[in-house]
Amino acid sequence: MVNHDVVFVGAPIEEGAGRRGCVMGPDAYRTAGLAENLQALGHRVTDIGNLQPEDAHTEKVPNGTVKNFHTVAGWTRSLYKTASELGQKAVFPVYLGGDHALALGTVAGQSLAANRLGKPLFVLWLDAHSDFNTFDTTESGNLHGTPLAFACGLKGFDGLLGHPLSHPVAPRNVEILGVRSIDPKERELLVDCGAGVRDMRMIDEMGIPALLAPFLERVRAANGLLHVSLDVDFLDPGIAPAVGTTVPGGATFREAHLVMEMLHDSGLVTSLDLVELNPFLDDRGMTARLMVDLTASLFGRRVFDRPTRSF
Ligand SMILES: NC(=[NH2+])NCCC[C@H](N)C(=O)O
Ligand SMILES: [Mn+2]
Ligand SMILES: [Mn+2]
Repeated sequence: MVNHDVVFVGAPIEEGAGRRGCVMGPDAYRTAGLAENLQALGHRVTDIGNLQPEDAHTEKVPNGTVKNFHTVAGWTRSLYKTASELGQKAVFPVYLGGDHALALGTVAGQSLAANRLGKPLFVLWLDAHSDFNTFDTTESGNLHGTPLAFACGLKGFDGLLGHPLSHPVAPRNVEILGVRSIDPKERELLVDCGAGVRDMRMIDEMGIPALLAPFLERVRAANGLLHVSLDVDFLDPGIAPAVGTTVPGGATFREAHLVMEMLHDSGLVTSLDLVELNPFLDDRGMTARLMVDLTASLFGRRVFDRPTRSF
C-alpha cells in the first residue's frame, strides 16, 4: 500500500450555508480521531490547523441575493492560495470543512497546481446537490450551492478571487455522483456544459461499480489527478443526520464505503474535501465518525486483502 504524507487543512467556514454550525466541522473531525485513523493505516499526518479568510471587503457585492459575499470571497482566496501550493507538493491535502463553499477555493487551487504539473484535474463530486449555481442563478443566495460552476469556469463570479480563474476544470472531467436535488436554472447550466451527472436512480439501477469504474478509467487514461469533494448530504440522512441540507434517498453505508474502497484501489485520488458536517445537528457524533470511517476506506482500510486489484 502507498503511504501518503497527508496534510489536514482546517477551513471553518459556515457563511456559505443557510444555517450555522459548520464552523465546528474541523474540530469534530479531530475529535472523532481522523488523524489517528489514518496514522493507523501507515500514513503520516500533519495538521496545519485552521486557515483564516483573507480580507476581501473592498470588492463590490455582485447582487442583492448573494449572501455573505465578502467573507466567502476571503475564504476562497486563502484556500485557493493554500491549495495551489499544496497541490504542487508530494502531499495529500485533506480540506476539513466547513461548508461546501470551501470548494470555491480548493478545486480552483488544485486545478492550477495540476496545470503547473502538466496534468489535467478530474473532480468527483459526491453530493445530493450539483452545486452548479452562479451568482446570477442562485435562488437561495447561499454560496455553498455554487462551487462546481465556479471551478468549471462559468461566467458571473466577478470579484470572488479578485482576478479571473486562469485554469478552470474541464466540465467533461467532472463526475457528479448521488445527486437528487437540482434547481431549474442550474439544471440548464449543467446540461449545457456537459459535466457527468449520475443521479440516485442510476445508482439504484446500475450499482456503484458500473458507474464509477469507467470514470476512474478515464482519469487513468488521461494520466490525470483526481480531487474528491465529499458532501455529508451525499449520504442518506438516516445514517448521516449532521447536515443542514438533508435530502431523502441518499447513498447507503455500503454504497458510500464501496465508492471509497474503489477510489483507494484506483490509486488516483490526490486531494479531498470533507464538507458540510454540522456537528450542532449530529446525534452523539455518529456522522463525524462515519465521515472518518469513509475517509479511512479511501486511505486503504479494508476488511480482508484481495489478491488482485479489480479497478
Ligand atoms: N453544498 C450544499 N449543501 N448545497 C446545497 C445547495 C442547495 C440549492 N441548490 C442552493 O443553491 O441553494
Ligand atoms: Mn454540496
Ligand atoms: Mn449537498
